[in-house]
Amino acid sequence: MVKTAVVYGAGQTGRGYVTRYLKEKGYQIMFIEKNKQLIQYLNEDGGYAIHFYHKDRTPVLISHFHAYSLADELRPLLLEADLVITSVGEENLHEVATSLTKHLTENEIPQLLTCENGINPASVLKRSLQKNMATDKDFLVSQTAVFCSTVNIDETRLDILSQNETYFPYDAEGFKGALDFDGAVPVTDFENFLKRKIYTYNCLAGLISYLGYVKGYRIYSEAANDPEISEIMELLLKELNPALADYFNIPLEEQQAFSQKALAKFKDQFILDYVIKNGRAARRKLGSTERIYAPYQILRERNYSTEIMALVAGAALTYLEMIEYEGENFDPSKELSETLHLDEQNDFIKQSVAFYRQIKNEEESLRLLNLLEN
Ligand SMILES: NC(=O)C1=CN([C@@H]2O[C@H](COP(=O)(O)OP(=O)(O)OC[C@H]3O[C@@H](n4cnc5c(N)ncnc54)[C@H](O)[C@@H]3O)[C@@H](O)[C@H]2O)C=CC1
Ligand SMILES: O=P(O)(O)OC[C@H]1O[C@](O)(CO)[C@@H](O)[C@@H]1O
Repeated sequence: MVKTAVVYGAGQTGRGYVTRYLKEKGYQIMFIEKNKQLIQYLNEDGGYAIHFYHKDRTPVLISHFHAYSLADELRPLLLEADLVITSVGEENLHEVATSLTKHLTENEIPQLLTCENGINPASVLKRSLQKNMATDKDFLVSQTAVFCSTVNIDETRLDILSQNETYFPYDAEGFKGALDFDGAVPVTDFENFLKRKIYTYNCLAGLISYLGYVKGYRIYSEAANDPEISEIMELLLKELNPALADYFNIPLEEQQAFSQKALAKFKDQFILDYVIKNGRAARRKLGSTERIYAPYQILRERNYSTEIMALVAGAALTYLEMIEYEGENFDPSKELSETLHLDEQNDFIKQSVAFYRQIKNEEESLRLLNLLEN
């Protein structure tokens, strides 16, 4: 019998990453999307292609799907689903929970699988469902860690450019049975696994995107290859690698290899990606469990230098102000204090805001390395 998968979020990852695993296993694919134009394109075109950066794989053609809006009658579709996947951004998972709650009862919630960055997006979705349904039921919510970069091909309506990534780790504790995807690898203690990805790989990605943004870069790999940004990454890794090896209780060489792999990927000029895209949802990324503040704390607790992480936070505040607040009514101390639930006099906040002000004052003549003391 044909299995059905519902994908919340038909964006870059939902449309360009998740679906190729589903296609390989013959799933019937259904999208639930918020963006009306995307729904229209999906239903009018009925198909699109996923291309691969290094031309190392034949493009995958996805067709025979239908896209629904959140306002549609989704109950029959959700009741039939063998698997419901989300790829909407962790900050939007509560809306997915609201949609599921609207159409299903607690005993009808199917197997869920999040494809989001975050240290435990599955638990974010699960807690949201439990809150909505006023229950402590242990819903089946699994999660993956997405190591694959995927971008829209802007010259087309739906086509996608992606990495030929075939490794699909998933949270074994949130999954009933085994995930049937090619490349699926069950992992236990998934929060720890995701933390390591977020504090290494996404920490570097945050550094590249926010420092790249304040230096005026548009293309992500160009920012990653900027001599100053490269040097700052090397300086950071000298201390972050041993700090994370200690925090995760793993051999230093293993941690060094993990961060070098991320660095090599981010510097690969064939992997076309954008600074603005990688910086998005800056408020989420400035959060206490995320890629800037958590590594800052891990470094600080081990008496390593923390100023690079504060510099990245200062640059992220600049991004947040200009891109997400469009330059208006922005109070960086208040913003960080509310995001981190810390007093405005906290060291991290004072240091980050000082970097934010220096970045704004220096603008064109900005020399990042000159801002660092040590
Ligand atoms: N694009 C990439 O290279 C990578 C993305 N990710 C993760 O994948 C997730 C999605 O990211 P992208 O695909 O890049 O973003 P995207 O912005 O391209 O796609 C997200 C889609 O979700 C839709 N959406 C938002 N809220 C929704 C809701 N409540 N119901 C239905 N649809 C909703 C949006 O309209 C959008 O089309 C994020 O959690 C991100 O961290 C992780 C690693 C790589
Ligand atoms: O929503 P986020 O956290 O920026 O996640 C998307 C990004 O994650 C990455 O995998 C690495 O940071 C990028 O390739 C991608 O743009």
